Amino acid sequence: MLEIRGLSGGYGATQVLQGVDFTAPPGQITCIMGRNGAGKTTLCRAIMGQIARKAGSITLNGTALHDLPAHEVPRHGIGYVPQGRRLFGPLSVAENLEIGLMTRGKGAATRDRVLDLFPRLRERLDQAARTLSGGEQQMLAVARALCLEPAVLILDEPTEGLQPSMIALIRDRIQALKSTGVATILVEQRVESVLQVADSVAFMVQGRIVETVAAQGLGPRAAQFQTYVGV
Ligand SMILES: Nc1ncnc2c1ncn2[C@@H]1O[C@H](COP(=O)(O)OP(=O)(O)OP(=O)(O)O)[C@@H](O)[C@H]1O
Repeated sequence: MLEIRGLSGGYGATQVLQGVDFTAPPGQITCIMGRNGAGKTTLCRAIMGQIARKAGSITLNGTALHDLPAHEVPRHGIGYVPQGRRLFGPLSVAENLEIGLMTRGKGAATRDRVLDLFPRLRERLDQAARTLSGGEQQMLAVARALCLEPAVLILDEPTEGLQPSMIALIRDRIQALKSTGVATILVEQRVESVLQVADSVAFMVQGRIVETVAAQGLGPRAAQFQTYVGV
């Protein structure tokens, strides 16, 4: 279980996170929704040790992550797919996956399991990442994170800018991962996607999680969407 308690921090003098309380249970998809600028990406980056922390704690199964240097966080099994699919463009698909595998000392068995989820990548192992289509690049970004065999997988708007069939595919794969016990944190703005995959939704307003709702309690016309997301 990933647990965040009273987390505050930001960029220099700009305090973005204002006492965030948040949990991501294993085997569940926890969506984070909120208006532009609410602090969703900052929260993801804070988990990854990339944001100056003023107060609060981040723990994974009781182990403190909040004092780790950023490069150590993935080694503790936290996979992160940031917005904008940052890959090593000149490197091949295989080399990008290798970077994920090496981070936690994983090998061929892990790589095979990941490629089974994304057969399209198996056909393109020698291709430079930057020459993949947008959807394929996103598959690679997710696949690389999965090469860590993560306990927690953080996906920041993974289907942004993709065509509907690719959105459906990525969504399907995210759902398939639940059975592996991974705790997925999904920043997602599309209500339709959230209603399809979420186990719970945490709504963020001005640097705080103001309400967390189990998915069964949400419908397309849920008041929270209008109030907190403006859709
Ligand atoms: N590197 C940075 N330096 C200073 N301020 C930043 C930086 N990155 C983000 N911010 C500010 O932090 C606030 C929260 O930004 P963040 O990207 O976390 O919001 P968000 O909820 O993910 O928004 P969006 O839905 O638009 O992606 C914004 O006011 C933003 O301007």
